[in-house]
Amino acid sequence: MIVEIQILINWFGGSEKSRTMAKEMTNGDHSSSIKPPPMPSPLRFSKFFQSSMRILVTGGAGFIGSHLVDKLMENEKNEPLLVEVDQIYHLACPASPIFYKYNPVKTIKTNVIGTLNMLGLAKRVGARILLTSTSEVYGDPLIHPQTESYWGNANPIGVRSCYDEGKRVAETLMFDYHRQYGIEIRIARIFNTYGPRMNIDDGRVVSNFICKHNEPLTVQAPGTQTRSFCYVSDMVDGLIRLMEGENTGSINIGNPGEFTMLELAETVKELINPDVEITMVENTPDDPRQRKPDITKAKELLGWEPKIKLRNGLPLMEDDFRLRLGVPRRK
Ligand SMILES: NC(=O)c1ccc[n+]([C@@H]2O[C@H](COP(=O)([O-])OP(=O)(O)OC[C@H]3O[C@@H](n4cnc5c(N)ncnc54)[C@H](O)[C@@H]3O)[C@@H](O)[C@H]2O)c1
Ligand SMILES: O=C(O)[C@H]1O[C@H](OP(=O)(O)OP(=O)(O)OC[C@H]2O[C@@H](n3ccc(=O)[nH]c3=O)[C@H](O)[C@@H]2O)[C@H](O)[C@@H](O)[C@@H]1O
Repeated sequence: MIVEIQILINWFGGSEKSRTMAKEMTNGDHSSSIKPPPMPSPLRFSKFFQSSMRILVTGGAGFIGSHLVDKLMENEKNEPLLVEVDQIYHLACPASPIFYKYNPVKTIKTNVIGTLNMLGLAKRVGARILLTSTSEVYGDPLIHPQTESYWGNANPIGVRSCYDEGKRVAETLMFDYHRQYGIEIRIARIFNTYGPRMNIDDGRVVSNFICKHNEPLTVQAPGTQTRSFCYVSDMVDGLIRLMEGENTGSINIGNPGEFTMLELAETVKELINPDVEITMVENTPDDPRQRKPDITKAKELLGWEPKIKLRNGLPLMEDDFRLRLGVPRRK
């Protein structure tokens, strides 16, 4: 939408040529102001564009616009979004457990249909595509730390399945398109990542603990379950190395520093608010009991390892949350 609006603004707000034209028209000199139509982009003459029309509809998600788009799309076999790209980072997916469980059908549709759509696009334009998969493909893992060769222990019919099985299918689709059509794929298995710009109400554990300045930190029972937290700049570095490198993955990208949720709460208390209470609350079904990436492959194949320790990353996230919540740092 934003792109569409900007195109419209440029269209009317104007190039030098359109300003000249507008000036000529206000002078009333209509006959001399008629110019030949502008040359279309050279892409217009490519084989692909000759067989399909590019149409911009603003307000296409609205009432009349949506019907208009349906009609215009009736005879189209291509993706509704015609983009020409060389690389696709496919991140779109509800990621926080409270949100992905809230609308599980949407979550699995996003993982399956969304990934198919992006693979279709990659196939049409010959782009390389990177999927952000997850450590949740290992389910409640029975080996520790998790290596990429481990096939996992996921419940196929549980409340988390829309996400973990969804990502497993997304990985399958990636490899099938790779084998069948030669699409260049990259798959990152991301482990718990935190940092500035997480939604304040995201619901995942680190943001929950940091945003609760005066309320107790709610550790879900038993509190001995573990996670390994990766700072976002390390994660982004790993994703770009994977995209630019020669290995398809699937590959673990995460920080092997492992903490129980009680240890995380104690660390947040120590670094952010020594007066805060820690309380134990009920957990949700199928919560993985342990999680720690083996990153041998990432080190060897990508030359990557995380740099930022949890104790150094938490204050950076705290700064961002304080700014957004308008809560000053404690004296
Ligand atoms: N942050 C982590 O710890 C973590 C760990 C493992 C995997 N991942 C994966 O990384 C990706 C990004 O995670 P994040 O933490 O930035 O999550 P996020 O929730 O902050 O961002 C997800 C984005 O996807 C968009 N989205 C969701 N469904 C969509 C749909 N159907 N169509 C278009 N867009 C849609 C959302 O609007 C949002 O902008 C996700 O694929 C997630 O599964 C994240
Ligand atoms: O890294 C991953 O692969 C996955 O991690 C997360 O899954 P999860 O680790 O369960 O995320 P959280 O909701 O942050 O929970 C982590 C742990 O903290 C606990 N928790 C959560 C929230 C809270 O307020 N208190 C609390 O103790 C949970 O019980 C759980 O054991 C998300 O599902 C995904 O973003 C991601 O794919």
